[in-house]
Amino acid sequence: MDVDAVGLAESLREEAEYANERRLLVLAGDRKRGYDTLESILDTLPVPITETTLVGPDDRLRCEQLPQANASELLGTTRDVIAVDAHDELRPNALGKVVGAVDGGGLLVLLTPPLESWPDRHDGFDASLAVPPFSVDDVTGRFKRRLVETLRAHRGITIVDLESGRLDADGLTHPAPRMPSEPPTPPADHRFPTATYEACLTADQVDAVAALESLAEREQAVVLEADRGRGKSSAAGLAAGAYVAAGEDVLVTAPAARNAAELFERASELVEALGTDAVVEPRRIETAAGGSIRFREPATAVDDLESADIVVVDEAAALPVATLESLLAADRVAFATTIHGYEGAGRGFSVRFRDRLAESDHEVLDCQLVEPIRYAAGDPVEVWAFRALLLDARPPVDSLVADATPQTVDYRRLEPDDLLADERLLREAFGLLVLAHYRTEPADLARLLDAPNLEARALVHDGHVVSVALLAREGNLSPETRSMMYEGGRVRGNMLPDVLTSQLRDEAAAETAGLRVVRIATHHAARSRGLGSRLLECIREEFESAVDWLGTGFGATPGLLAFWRENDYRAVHISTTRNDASGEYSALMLAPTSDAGRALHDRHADWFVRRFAALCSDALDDLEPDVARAVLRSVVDRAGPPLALTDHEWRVVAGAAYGPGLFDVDPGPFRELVVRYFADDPDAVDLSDREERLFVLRVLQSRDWESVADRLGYHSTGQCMRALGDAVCPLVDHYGDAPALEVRERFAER
Ligand SMILES: CC(=O)SCCNC(=O)CCNC(=O)[C@H](O)C(C)(C)COP(=O)(O)OP(=O)(O)OC[C@H]1O[C@@H](n2cnc3c(N)ncnc32)[C@H](O)[C@@H]1OP(=O)(O)O
Ligand SMILES: Nc1ncnc2c1ncn2[C@@H]1O[C@H](COP(=O)(O)OP(=O)(O)OP(=O)(O)O)[C@@H](O)[C@H]1O
Repeated sequence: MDVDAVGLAESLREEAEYANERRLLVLAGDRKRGYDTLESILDTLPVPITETTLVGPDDRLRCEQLPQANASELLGTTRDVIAVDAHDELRPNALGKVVGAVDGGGLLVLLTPPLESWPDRHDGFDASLAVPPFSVDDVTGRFKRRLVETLRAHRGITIVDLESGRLDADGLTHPAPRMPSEPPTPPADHRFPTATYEACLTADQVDAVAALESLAEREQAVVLEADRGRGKSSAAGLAAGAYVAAGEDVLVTAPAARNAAELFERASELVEALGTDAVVEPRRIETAAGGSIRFREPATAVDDLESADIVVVDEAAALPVATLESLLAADRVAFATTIHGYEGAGRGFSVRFRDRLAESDHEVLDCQLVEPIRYAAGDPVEVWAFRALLLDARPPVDSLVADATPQTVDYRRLEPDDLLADERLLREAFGLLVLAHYRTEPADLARLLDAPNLEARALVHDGHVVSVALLAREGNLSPETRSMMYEGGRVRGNMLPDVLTSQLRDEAAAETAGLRVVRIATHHAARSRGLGSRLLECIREEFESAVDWLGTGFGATPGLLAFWRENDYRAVHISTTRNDASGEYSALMLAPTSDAGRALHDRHADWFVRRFAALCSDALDDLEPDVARAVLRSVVDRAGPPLALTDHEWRVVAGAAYGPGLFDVDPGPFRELVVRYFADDPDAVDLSDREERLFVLRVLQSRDWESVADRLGYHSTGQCMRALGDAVCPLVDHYGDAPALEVRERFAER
């Protein structure tokens, strides 16, 4: 080989150290050659093997090894060298997670096939994009082509072509010397010992530590937000160290113990600097003053909150929203989280959890850390990663779309080739999806560009994206695939047909062809003007003759259910478990566009109405009453056949409403009546929100009188019981048949 890859890696490393930046080395070509070269490099570089990680399928080097699927383990950690073996596959999410973990002065190494042919090779990740009825041959290579172009175009990236022995780019940037920065100064007044602040590396970190002082008060939540490597975990660690030295008990949680490693390191350094008498272990610190810092996995931490004075949640973006909510039971709690979270850590925190935090009893103190610590500002590898994975994609600035209305916008197909050719369009569309959706991740960029089953559509105002939707073709599956699903087999994509077939036991469901709206978002500066509805209308016009139904599935909230209902989508199912990332139950909705689609919708709507009450007293017994009301309201027009209450059941119901009867003796007929009320024309009977919530909590979810009375603000269980009877009266008036009305008359005469 002509090029001296080892010498080059040494120069890269030297330059990286000098500038406190990272460098990226691409070893392109035969896999074995790539590993041989990498091994020689690692043998030569003055980097301890303990600080190196190989992210790839096989344990081929002496260092730590992780498969790409487990790349999350590196979130929040710091490594000198990370090598990613991309020969079998490249998962964009894994790349997003590992880039931020490489230390200033460190190297990211990519082992790839020859760059010229890489985009045309189908790898393991591409196979995951081959959603039936499509095959892997239908998957294109645009994401990798774009990735290769960015590798070639960006500074700080060396590309060695192992086949030709050629150096495609040397990656050296010859940085000018930087002025050493002044150490930050402690705030004028502070509660923590001065050493806590002396250990800080930036002014932002000082501010973050100062913010954490407020946890000495009651009912306080502090949120530290930053991009990767800005020192938020370390700030939390320094504060934890100060608290433990003062004898407080600090409970630390994170997705895994390793994610909290930096936190413990800073805490133990501070405990030592303060000369505190303490026992220090990797996941536990105990001081003679009676303080402790303990790590607990999130599931255990939730049960252990009572025993702690202060709770610190590290890498909060990577935790399910439901877990974050449970952690709010702690009075004094700090969350350290990434701003975008989109690099694969998840956006549940910012898109969903923020609202819950604001509604909680905690006073919330926010603190952002901007200045990088792990590596210098302007680090070329961060710049590259942001661009290659669109980590910093943003929707257009507000002023560009502020005047958009359904009349000013054009409907536009976002063809993958157009998106590749127009970086601004791509950034705007993708930025809108990232900002609005907690689930959008780097893999979605690859899906958008390469997946054969996906389409994107937008409304543009003056050429700027103001509303965007990601659509997936579903159904139209072969009899073999359908029976495989019916018998419990897994199928990729096809979310709606899959649930309708495998869970709801409808073998014919996947025969019809549909289009699922996977995500939809309107620019925040232009919401509630009918743009989202206009986009759905355009999509319907474009696709209605080609499919049997349009559909959607999303974390159910009353507002979103109203949005879809207004656009003629009808609920047919609600998931029986909460979504990990959003903490919500998912609603599935259909808008039929053909007779076959209508038949599919109608039978599922009828089944849904029939099973809803039983679900509510079982898997959905904790469904928020307002979501339950909105879901049933979204079934619309599927009230089903006439109510089948027996004469005696009518007497029981009317007796409880108008006479001395009791709901408790026979809740069944009340349930049927209440479900009918919700699923029927909303103008038929007029009840208050509180009465409807009472129906959900007591009649459908079978909560006991005491807790219902308490939750809905009734003075006593007696008052709550009378309120239920009163609420049932108009239902008896509207739906009751002769025996019910007889009961009513009899008591009315008294
Ligand atoms: C499959 C999925 O993608 S579901 C997730 C939908 N997307 C999101 O949640 C991302 C953030 N939200 C958004 O981008 C927008 O609010 C959208 C896409 C939901 C709606 O787009 P808009 O352009 O505002 O829609 P449009 O103006 O046609 O309809 C708005 C109506 O929908 C309802 N609505 C939509 N979202 C909400 C909400 N979060 N809370 C209350 N009502 C809501 C309301 O009835 C609202 O009317 P109002 O403002 O007069 O009360
Ligand atoms: N005060 C400090 N003293 C010593 N090292 C620090 C300090 N603050 C940060 N660092 C170092 O900088 C790097 C990034 O810090 P830290 O892990 O706290 O940042 P982060 O914002 O939590 O990063 P991530 O998003 O990757 O979790 C780590 O290597 C850490 O050791």
